[in-house]
Amino acid sequence: MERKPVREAVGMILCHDVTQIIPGEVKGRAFKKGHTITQEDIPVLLSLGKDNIYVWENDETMTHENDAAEVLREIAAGEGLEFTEVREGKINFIASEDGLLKINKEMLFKLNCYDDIVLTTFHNNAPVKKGDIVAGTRIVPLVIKTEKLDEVRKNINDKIVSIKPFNKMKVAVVTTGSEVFHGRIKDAFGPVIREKFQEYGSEVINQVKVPDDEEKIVQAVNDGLKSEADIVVCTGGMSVDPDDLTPSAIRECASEVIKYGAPVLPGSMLLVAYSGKKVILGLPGCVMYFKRSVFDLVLPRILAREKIEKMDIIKLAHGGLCMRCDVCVYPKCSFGKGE
Ligand SMILES: Nc1nc2c(c(=O)[nH]1)N[C@H]1C(S)=C(S)[C@@H](COP(=O)(O)OP(=O)(O)OC[C@H]3O[C@@H](n4cnc5c(N)ncnc54)[C@H](O)[C@@H]3O)O[C@H]1N2
Ligand code: MOO
Repeated sequence: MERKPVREAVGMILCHDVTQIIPGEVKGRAFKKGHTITQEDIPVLLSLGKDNIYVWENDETMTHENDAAEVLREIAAGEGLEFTEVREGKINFIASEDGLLKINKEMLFKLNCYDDIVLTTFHNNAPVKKGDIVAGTRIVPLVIKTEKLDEVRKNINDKIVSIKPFNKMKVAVVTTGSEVFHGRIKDAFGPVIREKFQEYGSEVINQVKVPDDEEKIVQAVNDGLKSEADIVVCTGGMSVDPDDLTPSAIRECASEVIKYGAPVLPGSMLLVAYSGKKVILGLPGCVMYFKRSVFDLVLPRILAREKIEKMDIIKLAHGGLCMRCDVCVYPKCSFGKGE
């Protein structure tokens, strides 16, 4: 910071607000901290009684907060984003499409290790909608050493924030349960699944009902796998009753069972498996009953074509407890965000 005669300050950056007071009429900010002084500003500043001001010299060695924010945007922003105009040194990252938010946490923390630099984000793996704010970046002081920004550019060599778009997938549903098959009760699970997939632009193309008979469940799952469906979803019979045959039927059809059981409530009896690239899900009854459950945590990742691994499910343990809020605002809450 340097004290300068106003007449010599063109092109330099004001380090403090300049207040204008006209008694009985105006009291307000005439110039804002961070403003780059122009030729036209000189008479105005002089009329406000400012013969000298504190400035940063706008030279190559220092970068102004607005320019620094642009540099940080370039360093951190990957696919699927648009940006607000830089304002008061800050840029917000906005989702340019519906998709899965990906945050490279290692790089995020590395970037924030630099004093004076801030990049803050919404959670990794959150489903986001076009137009959502997903991150914000700025430097803390008004200016930063240019060589520091150059060093950041060199050391942060992976994008930090990006969005993977949701794919439109086709879904086959296998509804198990003799009570539903024989019409003793009306199917309430199918409509819930239909709606959840619709929320992400995917579509249930087929639903079959089968009784609690393992061979029939296996047949129905295999039919689903042979169809054009990308995902086969099984409901009913996921827990421990003698009639709960769905997990063993899925095992028989799958080339790989990722995990049966998830550290999430509601949703602990989830099963995730694959047959080649096709996904097989066994959904516990709570998915039908509760507004949000483990299904809402794995579905966005599946629709973004991420392969779910065992550790992905295990990591849900931290933050996998739904707080059953009076008004559900998922995904803008802690559920599934602890990883
Ligand atoms: N001893 C244990 N019991 C239970 C456990 C456990 O760990 N140990 N887990 C509980 C949890 S958590 C859940 S969730 C449920 C899982 O239940 P299932 O997925 O096996 O569901 P069902 O037993 O087949 O059905 C439960 C209930 O829902 C009705 N249902 C099922 N499908 C439909 C449908 N398509 N439409 C309408 N209603 C349906 C069914 O008739 C039952 O009333 O297990 C706990 N138990
Ligand atoms: O799968 Mo139950 O899954 O936690 O209510």
